[in-house]
Amino acid sequence: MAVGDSLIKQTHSTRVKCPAIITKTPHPFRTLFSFPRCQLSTPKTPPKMSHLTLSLLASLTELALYHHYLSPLPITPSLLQSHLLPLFLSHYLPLKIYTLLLYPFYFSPLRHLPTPSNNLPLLGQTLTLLTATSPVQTYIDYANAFPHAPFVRFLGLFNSETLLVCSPEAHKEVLQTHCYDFKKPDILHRFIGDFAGRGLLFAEGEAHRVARRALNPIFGPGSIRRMMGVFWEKGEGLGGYITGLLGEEGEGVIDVNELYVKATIDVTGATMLGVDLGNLRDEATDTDFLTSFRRVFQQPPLSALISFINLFLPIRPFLPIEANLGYLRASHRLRQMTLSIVNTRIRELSQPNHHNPVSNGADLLTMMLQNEIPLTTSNTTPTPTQITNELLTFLAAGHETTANALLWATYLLATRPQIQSRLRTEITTHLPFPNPNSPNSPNTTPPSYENLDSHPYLHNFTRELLRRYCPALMTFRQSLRPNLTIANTPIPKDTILCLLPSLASRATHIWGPDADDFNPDRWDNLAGTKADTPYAFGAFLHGPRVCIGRQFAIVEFKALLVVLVTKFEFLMTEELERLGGREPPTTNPGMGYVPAGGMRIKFKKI
Ligand code: HEM
Repeated sequence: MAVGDSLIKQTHSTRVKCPAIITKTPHPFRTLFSFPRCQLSTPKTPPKMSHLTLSLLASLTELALYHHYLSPLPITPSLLQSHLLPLFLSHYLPLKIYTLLLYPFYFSPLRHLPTPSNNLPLLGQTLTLLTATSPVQTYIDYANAFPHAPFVRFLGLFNSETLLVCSPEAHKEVLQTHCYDFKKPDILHRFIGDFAGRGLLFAEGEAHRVARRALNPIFGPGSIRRMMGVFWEKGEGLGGYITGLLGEEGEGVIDVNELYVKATIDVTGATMLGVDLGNLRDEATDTDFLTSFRRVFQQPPLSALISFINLFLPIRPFLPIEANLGYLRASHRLRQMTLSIVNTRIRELSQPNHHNPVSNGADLLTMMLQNEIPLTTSNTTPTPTQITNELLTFLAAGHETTANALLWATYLLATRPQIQSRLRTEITTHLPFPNPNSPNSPNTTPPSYENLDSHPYLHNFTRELLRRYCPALMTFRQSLRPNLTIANTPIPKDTILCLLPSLASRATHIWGPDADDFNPDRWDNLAGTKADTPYAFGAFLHGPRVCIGRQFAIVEFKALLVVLVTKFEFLMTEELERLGGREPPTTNPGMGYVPAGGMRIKFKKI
């Protein structure tokens, strides 16, 4: 069985034929991306023109008619104040009152859907969402409060309406059956589009189908098999780096947040770009990928505020202050660095006998260039800019999510010694040890792709981690069609839907009252339960837009975890002991499911 196959079977029911191979799918990112949880969708129905424009046009027309047919008006600046302003307000204010205060409560066709009631005037659920213990908790509470509802409607800033997709059936219809009846809304573009590239993640309709078909093979098992060497090498690099940090004592406390981001950026550099980024040797420079990604993913407060306002009002391009410029510079640097690597590789590949010692040619960039995959409907060879866009998405989507998964994995192992020793026993008993110099090593061949997938407890641990601590927070869709019905619910055109990969995975009516417990063994006992459906597990979502990098992420995660578990023992720090088994608080608002004050774990060399 291929790595992650059974996990993938849990997530996908369809298989799509690709030119070269058959891949498992017909696909944030850690908001994938993650997203500020105060819902920002604007109430789109009924008026299509903005209220401002509509009111201004109506006022100007009325003034012109008055001037022409009734009594000529003096065209002076004072006309603005004496006539235009009062007229404008007489149109604009009622429209606003209707949209903000009346429409969501008395006219919206969605008003009969289950809706949390503790709304604040004009803020709806914004404060509840922003003050929750984690960025996803309020949504999980909604879903648990209305266990049979396909959708829960909630009001956000300015009483904007958003539908939270809840039931497995509704997930299936939105993500699979009606996938292309939705698009990614503009706010998602404005939120991550600057640094995440305008590639596959934002392609729509036919353009998405074409790009997806072209890119599927390079994320398939064949490519990942070729990357195994890099995964193990980087795992060893991570092990060596930690050993260096622990020094002669062989034990010490490490903040794993930054550590794992460094490791996964290095893996990303090698497997996606075919370059050695050197973070695990502390050789990266100030203008590197790590610094730039940190600037856009972990924004200082003022910059985060600008990002937030930018969702409603595109102010980013016009604000000449450092908090904004720093973000723009980082986004620009990411693009320039990636584009420069693309251009260099194009030149290198035109040389006869070119050999890349970092990836041996098994990196996504080289594969895209060598296969000349057509990313657009025009069926032409992609330009360096198009390839850069795709790579930026892979880079942004690929490293934080996996780093985050490793962080929670280490936390779980430190706080659950029995799970830790069971996992270590399975790995060291059955897997050829990846380090040829290790005294524990029964042979010197690193585990293969198949080998890595043949360990049930490792596999259950991985699935349970992605279920309970899903690194991707949420994503959005906007309905494109009038008369669309999903799970027997009419969905008006332009409705904003919010999808949480962790929602179904953590619902108590699906997984039982212990849904929030971390229990890898539950995966052996799913038969006949409500969780025995692919749509009960959503870490990578589903359908034609399911995460294209899921198999890559699972293999990378497992390989790095195997190396860590075989080299180190993880122990609780006093800080974790003081929590008495309670989970550390997570950042909210934030860009992912991450502990608010970092995550310190005691490492002990084995
Ligand atoms: C544990 C790690 C990961 C998780 C939890 C995850 C989760 C997700 C989710 C939920 C989506 C759906 C977004 C949406 O439809 O709006 C998605 C899309 C995507 N992911 Fe991942 N992802 C992970 C790793 C990766 C990696 C390693 C890559 C690339 C190497 C990647 C590349 C992408 C791309 C390109 C898309 C857009 C696909 C499309 O629209 O067709 N992801 N991911």
